[in-house]
Amino acid sequence: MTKESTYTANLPDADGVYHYTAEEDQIWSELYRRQMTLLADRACREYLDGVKTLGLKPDKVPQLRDVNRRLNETTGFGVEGVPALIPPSRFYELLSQGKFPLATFIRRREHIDYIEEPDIFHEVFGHCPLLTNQSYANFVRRFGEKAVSLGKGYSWHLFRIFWFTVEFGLIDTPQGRRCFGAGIVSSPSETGAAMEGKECEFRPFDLMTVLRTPYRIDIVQPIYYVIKSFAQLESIIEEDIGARINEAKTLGDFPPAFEAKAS
Ligand SMILES: C[C@H](O)[C@H](O)[C@H]1CNc2nc(N)[nH]c(=O)c2N1
Ligand SMILES: N[C@@H](Cc1ccccc1)C(=O)O
Ligand SMILES: [Fe+2]
Repeated sequence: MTKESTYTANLPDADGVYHYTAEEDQIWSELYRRQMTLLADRACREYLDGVKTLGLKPDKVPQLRDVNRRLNETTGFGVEGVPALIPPSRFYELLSQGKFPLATFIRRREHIDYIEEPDIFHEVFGHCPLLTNQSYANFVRRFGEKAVSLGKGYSWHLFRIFWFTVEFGLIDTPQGRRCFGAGIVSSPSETGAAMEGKECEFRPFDLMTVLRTPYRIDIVQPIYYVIKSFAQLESIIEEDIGARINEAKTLGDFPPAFEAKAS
């Protein structure tokens, strides 16, 4: 959890079962129903197909082992329970092993529309449906491998690629612009903001532009990047990312599109 976080880790019992209260199941259920309605014509087809493939249910917070089994059966991906945000090196190591880190606590009602750190609704409802898609799963794993091989000095720039695609990406489809980023689909506020597009900017995905764009994790995004296809996502990995990051460092960051965080 972040320094200011008011959440505590939810650890499994001796049998590997995670426990949630009735109020916590209720939070899951309300969010699940609301988002499925909102996303029906706003999320991309691959995401919506993934919800079905995963077999997510509205009634209660899913168990990590069930999610793990379904992912294993479809793309061979797995999930690993973590308390909250983890160090970048561990995060990338897990991805490179084809394991997606899942924070296992769930948000309280006061944060139902938007929470400043990943909780299990974000992790499972946001990320896991697309991890049943082979090309997306390949991208995530190969991104992890790339990050592990490049090492620490590249970590923050690398995460910008992840941030503006896996977390907050949009995609142009024949039916119009749809969202696929986990941070958009897991937050009712962010879905509204990104799909209405009133106080934000949309830019076509361009690797160098993305590498030079600072972001904040704790606000509704002022800038979203739009990809043309999941094939474009996979093609990023073919580039010499280390060299492109060096170039981005030389060119420097764009001025932030947000106020600096008060400290
Ligand atoms: C830059 C860094 O890799 C990034 O912020 C990581 C850090 N740790 C994380 N830990 C979890 N659980 N989830 C995340 O998305 C991240 N993001
Ligand atoms: N804001 C997201 C959670 C999130 C936090 C930080 C990074 C990414 C996602 C939500 O409300 O669902
Ligand atoms: Fe995430």
